[in-house]
This record gives sequence, structure tokens and C-alpha cells, in this order.
Amino acid sequence: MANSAVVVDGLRVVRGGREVVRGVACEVPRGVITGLLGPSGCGKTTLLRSIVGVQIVAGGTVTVLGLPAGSKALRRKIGYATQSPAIYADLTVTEALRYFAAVLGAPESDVDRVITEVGLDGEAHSLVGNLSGGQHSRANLGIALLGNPELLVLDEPTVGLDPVLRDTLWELFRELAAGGTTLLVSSHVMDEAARCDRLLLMRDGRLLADQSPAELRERTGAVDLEQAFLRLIREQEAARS
Ligand SMILES: Nc1ncnc2c1ncn2[C@@H]1O[C@H](COP(=O)(O)OP(=O)(O)OP(=O)(O)O)[C@@H](O)[C@H]1O
Repeated sequence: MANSAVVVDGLRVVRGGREVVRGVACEVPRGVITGLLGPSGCGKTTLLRSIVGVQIVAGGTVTVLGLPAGSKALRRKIGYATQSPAIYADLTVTEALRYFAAVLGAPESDVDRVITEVGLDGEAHSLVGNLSGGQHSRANLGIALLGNPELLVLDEPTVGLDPVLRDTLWELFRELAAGGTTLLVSSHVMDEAARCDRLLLMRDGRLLADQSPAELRERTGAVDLEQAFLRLIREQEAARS
């Protein structure tokens, strides 16, 4: 689909001798927020890594912004925030972001903008090693925002954050999408699903659904998305037995 930022087809990934992504096909539309949801260990991070181009795949294709995942030309077009912050503890927030801006070729003026966007103005000169868990993950998110990438791939960006902060970050995601950025955000908190435009629901290495929240509610007859997810799992189990 020309309007898709990401097209995944027949993706298979083997990790630790086991197939952990088992024939996934999905599309991520441009300029909206797509949520990737599913229980711990279902393969979300592995799918995200395949899209970012850092995962060895056993089969299938992943096309990102019209190019094969991992293409050099994609490096500056994708912002990726991993689950475990990869940011130096002995630098201040500003220094760390300046460093990454230089590595990524992003303008230095991005640093202050990004610090404000992730709500770290008050900690701009604090050492990363002295930040709280939530502040640390927001600094990590800031790196992904440098250079205004076309596609943002965020692996559980709100984990460990209080509800107010989570809300603020989702407002930021919404603003970024309104400005044309494509966001792919993983979460295992189902209440975040309702904030997404599209949902990819995974379980056990497979995709259970690729729909909007409204379509998912209609398909399952459940108002609550957690219930909808559970109904899909039961449907799948019934179909197998
Ligand atoms: N480095 C690795 N070596 C071997 N197996 C791995 C490795 N990393 C992940 N796995 C396995 O791959 C499967 C999928 O893991 P993945 O991290 O993609 O799941 P996830 O849905 O992102 O989980 P979580 O929500 O807990 O982060 C799991 O069964 C996990 O044990």
C-alpha cells in the first residue's frame, strides 16, 4: 500500500533456537499512531527490531518507507527508543542529547526542543545516572525524537511512568502524528490501546488482529479492548481445537 510507512510480509524470526515471530504480515499506515500490543514475550520487541533493521530474520520481507529494512538511507529517517535506555550515565541530559544529535547529524537546536517535549527542562543539567527510572526513559525517548524522524519506533515508552506523565507523552505522540510523523508504539497496557489509531495485536509470535480500536470492538462485541483481546484469544483457541 503506497500509504504505508511499513509493510511486513511473511516475517519469520528465530531467536534462541525457537521461532518467535511466526509468519507475520502487517502494515503501518503513515501519519498515525499504530499500537503493537500483546503479552510479555509474544514477540513485540523482535518485530520492532526487524522493522528498525537490527534483527536477523529467517524469512519474509520488511519494507520501510519504500526501502528494505536496514537500508543505510533509512538511518536518519527512523527514530528508535529501545526498552532499556542506552544513554550514558556520566553525562548530563543536555550533553547526552548533544552527543547523539552529533552522531545522528541532527541540528544542535533540536536538543532544547526535545528536552522540553519529553518534559525534562528541570533536569536538563542533571547527570543521566542521577535520574529516576521514568526520567531516564524519557531522556531515552528524547534521543529517538532528535532530527524529526519520519518514523518513530518506540518500545514500551511509557513503562514505569505515572498516569499524568503517560498522558503527557501520549499527547506528544498525538501532536507528532498530527504533524505527519508515523508512530509505532509497543505496550502491554491495554488501556493505551484506545489511544491508538490502529492496533496490531500479537500473541505467541503471530498477529491476532490488525484493526482500528472501533473495528476490534465491533468484531468482538466487546466495549473494553482488554476484553476484545481476550475474546480474540478464545476464538483462536477454539479454532485450533
Ligand atoms: N537475545 C535473545 N536470545 C534468545 N531468545 C530471545 C532473545 N530475546 C528475546 N528472546 C525470546 O524471543 C521471544 C520474544 O521476545 P520479545 O522480546 O520480542 O517479546 P516482547 O513481546 O517484546 O516481550 P516484553 O513485552 O516482555 O518486552 C521471547 O520468547 C524471548 O524469550
